[in-house]
Amino acid sequence: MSEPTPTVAARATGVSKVYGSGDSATTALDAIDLEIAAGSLTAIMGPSGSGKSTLMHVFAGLDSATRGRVTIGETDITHLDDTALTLLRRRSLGFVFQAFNLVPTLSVLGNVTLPFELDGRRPDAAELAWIRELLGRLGIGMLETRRPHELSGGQQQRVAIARAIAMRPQLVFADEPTGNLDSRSSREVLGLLRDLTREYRQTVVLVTHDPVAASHADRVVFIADGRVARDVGASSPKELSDIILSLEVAA
Ligand SMILES: Nc1ncnc2c1ncn2[C@@H]1O[C@H](COP(=O)(O)OP(=O)(O)OP(=O)(O)O)[C@@H](O)[C@H]1O
Repeated sequence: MSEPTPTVAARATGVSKVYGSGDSATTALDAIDLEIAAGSLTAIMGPSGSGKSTLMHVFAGLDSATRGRVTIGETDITHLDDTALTLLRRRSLGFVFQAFNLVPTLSVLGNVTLPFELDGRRPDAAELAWIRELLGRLGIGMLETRRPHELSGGQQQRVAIARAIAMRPQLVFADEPTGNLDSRSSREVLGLLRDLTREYRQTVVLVTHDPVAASHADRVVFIADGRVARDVGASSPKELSDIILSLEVAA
């Protein structure tokens, strides 16, 4: 069987973001063109202040572009109003953060089904079956009734990943998801994220400073001064560190 043609999960076209105005204006993004292929794990790297968070926020509709266009799947989000953006974020995007952000009073299952609650409904039988499959796949199936404080850091981050993917969003943003984990848990969590993109054709954008984390990605996009400075395929931590060094030297 031939591979399905990759489609685009998100696209930025000529996206600029300027904070402030006049003498205090900061150009955080400068005419960025970027396509994220569906079913891929893409890492975004770059020096501090290069525009990574701004890019993620603009892609997620949390911040608006000053110029240019952003599409998520088929939807141009550039001119959506706040209500439509909130709905799009809830149904089409997932987020995983360094700090896990789990609700301490809810069980694992309660945390993972929270996106449905926020959407004003309960998961149906098929959705619950998928969630249980996902928990099993992430190796936390037997922890369903535990509270977050009864879990290790790596287990908590798996719950956060399950929650981000529970509604099968078009795109998941993971912002330094392994920042609070030891190297073994980091490796496992990143390996699982990559497996999820392969097995379920989930699209993940990983923002990270860590070349080891980024080495799990299919593609690594380097941002420097608000522009795409390099765009490479899967690479080793050493190759990625060398690129970071060369960008820092050029800066
Ligand atoms: N709300 C804001 N108001 C003004 N300037 C901002 C704002 N947010 C970000 N900036 C500026 O925009 C630029 C890009 O910032 P951004 O946070 O996107 O960088 P980053 O690559 O995510 O950095 P880090 O790796 O340190 O998190 C920086 O110069 C920053 O100072």
